[in-house]
Amino acid sequence: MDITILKSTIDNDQKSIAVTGSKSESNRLLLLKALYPGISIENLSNSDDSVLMQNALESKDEVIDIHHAGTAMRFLTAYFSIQENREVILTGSSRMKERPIQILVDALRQLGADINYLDKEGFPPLRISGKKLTNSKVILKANVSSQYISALLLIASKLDYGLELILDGKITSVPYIKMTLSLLNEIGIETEFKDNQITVQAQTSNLKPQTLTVESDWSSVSYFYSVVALSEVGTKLSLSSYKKDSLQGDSILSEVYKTFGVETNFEASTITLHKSTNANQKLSIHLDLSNAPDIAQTIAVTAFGLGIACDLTGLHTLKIKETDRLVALKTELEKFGADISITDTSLHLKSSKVIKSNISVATYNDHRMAMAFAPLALTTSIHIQNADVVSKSYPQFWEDFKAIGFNLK
Ligand SMILES: O=C(O)C1=C[C@@H](OP(=O)(O)O)[C@@H](O)[C@H](O)C1
Ligand SMILES: C=C(OP(=O)(O)O)C(=O)O
Repeated sequence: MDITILKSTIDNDQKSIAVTGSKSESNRLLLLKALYPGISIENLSNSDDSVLMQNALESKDEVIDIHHAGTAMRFLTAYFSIQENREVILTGSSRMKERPIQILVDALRQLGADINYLDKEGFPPLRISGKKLTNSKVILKANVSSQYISALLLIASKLDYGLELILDGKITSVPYIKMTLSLLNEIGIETEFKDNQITVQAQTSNLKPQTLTVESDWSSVSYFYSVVALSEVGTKLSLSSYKKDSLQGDSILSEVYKTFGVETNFEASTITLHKSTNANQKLSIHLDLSNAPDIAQTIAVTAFGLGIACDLTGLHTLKIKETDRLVALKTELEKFGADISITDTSLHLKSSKVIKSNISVATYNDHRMAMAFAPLALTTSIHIQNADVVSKSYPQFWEDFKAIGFNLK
């Protein structure tokens, strides 16, 4: 399904959007619930990735296909490694077969896991023969993806002696690791994270029955920050359900978007985004996004839409996500007339006044490409190819987008 968004302005009467639960928190809690059935989850994400995660955990099949869901691939590799007497083939989309997993597989093998590559060494699909893992100490590279670390932490309390992780190199996407540890603590598992070492205590008894409520997804809200930033001064949008004290690293949006003239007001569980001032086009933005890689596309497009120069660094994980997001951003922004250059770890956008019209944006099976470019319809009509990719994280995105006043065809 392709979508054309006619040049739009968003309604003046303040709209409210209820975003569903964070897919990152949901996928962690789903795994923990499979290990500790006393857990109940509220405000679970309705994203494809969380539905795939839930189905995979409930499936009795031998072959499990998790499509494009990176966290599900990594977390389930760890999960099935400790399912004794069960053999599973874990596979995914053709892109998933290009997303590296060797660091995690090697770490699990250090613990004693039996995992084999069925195709290319270092990449899915995997044959996992579940067994009791007897070791408790692992050293792994920490600068490629935090998902490998979270995967190990999520199963750690089920190991006889718990887990001691030594993280080698600069740790990337740190808030996601802290999110995993916070959720473990919340359900009653003891952990410690000091310097480059993480320990998780074994949990020998059952945990008490408990209900955890997932905060709504901050990465999803980034597209609305962009909408407000590209709108007239005075524009307001309300979104729920959010916390000031979030586990999600992408909550730095409330700080980052101040530079684009957007203020965030927290009241109970609702945030209201308010375009309070016009961003100064002479401004240039410099951000290290190694702790919040998923909002890089949104920020680059907002800066382009406002004609603001932008240097984004810490983007070393972007090349191995749903697509090579650095190349995808450069290719698509150039169609609009952007002057942009990239390296393997950074993006540099020059300030420009011109935004070309009637561009067709390719989305490369990447939900965030579709959603990050959509707000540009505040400046010109645009066409989004394969717009249904949004369902990976935000199935009702286009309905919500229409509800705030965008004119979709
Ligand atoms: O643990 C998680 O839930 C995630 C970690 C991040 O991945 P990397 O650690 O690979 O950057 C992030 O990009 C992804 O969308 C979700
Ligand atoms: C990178 C992402 O997801 P994953 O790695 O879980 O596929 C994302 O949602 O932006």
